Amino acid sequence: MITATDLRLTFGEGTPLENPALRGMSLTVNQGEFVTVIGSNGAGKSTFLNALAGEVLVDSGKILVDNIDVTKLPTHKRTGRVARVFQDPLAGTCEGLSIEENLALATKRGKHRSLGTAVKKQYREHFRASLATLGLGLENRLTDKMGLLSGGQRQAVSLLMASLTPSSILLLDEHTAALDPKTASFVLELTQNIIAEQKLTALMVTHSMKQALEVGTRTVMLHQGEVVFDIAGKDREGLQVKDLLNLFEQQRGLTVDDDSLLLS
Ligand SMILES: Nc1ncnc2c1ncn2[C@@H]1O[C@H](COP(=O)(O)OP(=O)(O)OP(=O)(O)O)[C@@H](O)[C@H]1O
Repeated sequence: MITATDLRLTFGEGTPLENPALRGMSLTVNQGEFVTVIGSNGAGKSTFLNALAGEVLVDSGKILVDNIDVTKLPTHKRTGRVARVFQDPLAGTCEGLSIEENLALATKRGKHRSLGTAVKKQYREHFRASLATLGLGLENRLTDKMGLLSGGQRQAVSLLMASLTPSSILLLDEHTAALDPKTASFVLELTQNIIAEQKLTALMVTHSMKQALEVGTRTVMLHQGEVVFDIAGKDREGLQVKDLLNLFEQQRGLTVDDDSLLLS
C-alpha cells in the first residue's frame, strides 16, 4: 500500500524558471489496485512517479510504502519496495550485460549487489522458465547481450525484471509509448497478465484516456500537480473518454486542451 500525502515540489525555486510540479498531490493506492494515471503535458505524472521512486525528493509532504516512511530515502534505498519500467526501452536494463545477467541483477534488487562471474545454474533454469512465459523465444538467448533486443523485447524483459522479486508497487511510466502499435499492445497485454497473475499493485501513466479506462481497476487524473478526479468500481464501469472530459470540466471549470491529451 502506498500513501502519498500533500506532496509539494517546486523545481528551480526562487529562480525565473520556478516551476511548481507537485502542488498538494495526495493519493492512496491499496494492495492489489491497478491505477491508471492520466493528465495533460506537464500535469506532474512523471514527477509523481519519480517522487514515489525516490528519484526526486519532495519539498514537503509524506510518502508511506506499506506504512514505512520513505519520504527522505533515495532511490537505492527504495528499490526493494518500488519497481519501475520506464518509457525508454534503453532505460532500466544494462545493454552491455547479457539477458541472464540483467535478470540476475533484478533478483538482487534491494539487496547488496554483487554480480559475480557466473549466473548460478539454478537461477539459469528459473530465468529460462520465466522468459519462456513471454512467448518471445528469449529463453534460448540467455547469454545474448540485452542491447541486441528490440524495444518491445526489452520492455518485456524489463517487466519480467520488475516482477522477479516482490515489491510493494510497480510503476509504469508510459512504458509502451515508444513502441510501434502492435508491439505496444503485446507489451500492454503482458503487463495486464503479469499484474493479474502476481496480484501486483501498480500505477501506470498513459496518454491514452481510452486505454486508461480499459486497463486497470481505477483511474486518476492529475492537473497542475494534484489529483482532479479519482474513479473506481461502479463509477468507472462503462465510462467513455467523453465522460472523463466532462468530469474534468466539472471539476475545474476548464475544457481540456485537446492538443495536450491524446484522446485515442
Ligand atoms: N528536473 C526538472 N527540472 C525542472 N522542471 C522539471 C523537471 N522535471 C519536470 N519538470 C517540470 O515539472 C512539470 C511537471 O512535469 P512532469 O514531467 O511531471 O509532467 P508529466 O505530467 O509527466 O508530463 P508529460 O505528459 O509531458 O510527460 C513540468 O512543467 C516540467 O517541465
